[in-house]
Amino acid sequence: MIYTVTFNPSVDYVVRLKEFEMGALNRSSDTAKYTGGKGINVSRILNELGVETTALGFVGGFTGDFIESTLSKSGIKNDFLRVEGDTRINVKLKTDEETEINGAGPIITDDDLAKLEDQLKSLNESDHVVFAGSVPSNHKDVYEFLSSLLHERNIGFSIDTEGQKLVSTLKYHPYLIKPNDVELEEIVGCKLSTQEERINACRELLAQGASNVLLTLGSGGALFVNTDTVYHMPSPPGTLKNSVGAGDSTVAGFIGKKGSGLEAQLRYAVASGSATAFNDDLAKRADIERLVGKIELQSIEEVK
Ligand SMILES: Nc1ncnc2c1ncn2[C@@H]1O[C@H](COP(=O)(O)OP(=O)(O)OP(=O)(O)O)[C@@H](O)[C@H]1O
Ligand SMILES: O=P(O)(O)OC[C@@]1(O)O[C@H](CO)[C@@H](O)[C@@H]1O
Repeated sequence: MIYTVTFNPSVDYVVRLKEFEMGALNRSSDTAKYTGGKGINVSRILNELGVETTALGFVGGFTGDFIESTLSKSGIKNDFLRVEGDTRINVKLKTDEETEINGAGPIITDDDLAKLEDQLKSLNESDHVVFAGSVPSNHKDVYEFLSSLLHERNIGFSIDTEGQKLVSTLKYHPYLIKPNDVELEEIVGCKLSTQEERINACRELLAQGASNVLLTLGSGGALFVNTDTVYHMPSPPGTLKNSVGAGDSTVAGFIGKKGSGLEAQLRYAVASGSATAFNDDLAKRADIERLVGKIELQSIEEVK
């Protein structure tokens, strides 16, 4: 079973406006509410791909009720822990560009965290855990702690987060990490302007313990680096509608096809990410399958 852990889920409130004026009353006739949060998005795409998944994490209030009921209606198993306070609402403003306003989310107490630890301790070596998204300000080091707990029990995990929260888990050998270009530049502390620089930066993370690095590049597709090989996958043709969740979809496509061979994993990763970008919400299975055959794998000569 693939478990996703979302410390900070969200109700994503998508507002589409032709024009937006700060300081004025702007009316929108095109709004939508979706369950959100990086781990939850991974579970949603895994479910689309027919891969067994359970969403874990913390929810609270009426917004938490919305998330639990919506996922359950979609047939997505979830076992969230209830916390004080409301799950946050994240605003996704779509004008001629995409602007996001993400809330902080409710506090996770030590007792809340202990309950999640107990859930993870009940897993076994056949399970895989995906950590994804932001964590509460009072638990900045929680990913390092939980990945050590899984490592001690020989339970595989993958992680999609940023900065030191990601770097601190590398010594426990995450199966997959998926930074985007901005996140990778933040980690290595410099601008990455060429493909060689990006590949060498990914190799720094492999050297610190990551097993596979998938660097996503928005409309530029993705770069895959591990100790055996380097591939670039351009994104397939299509019209951008909503890139929110595209990275999470990429993670789901790669992990969901674990065991089907690296090429299938990479095709489904990029097809899932782009299919989501071409969709108002997360991609449906048919959208993904339509793109899989269009994903080109460009093997990059060994970078000296
Ligand atoms: N404009 C686009 N056109 C085509 N494909 C896209 C576009 N934006 C994203 N994608 C696809 O989605 C994948 C992930 O996108 P991106 O690099 O934006 O991840 P991300 O920043 O982690 O996304 P998010 O955090 O919003 O989920 C890309 O590798 C690509 O396959
Ligand atoms: O605040 P975080 O946890 O970093 O990101 C949360 C979020 O922006 O990520 C998802 C898209 O990846 C959205 O569903 C959600 O609103």
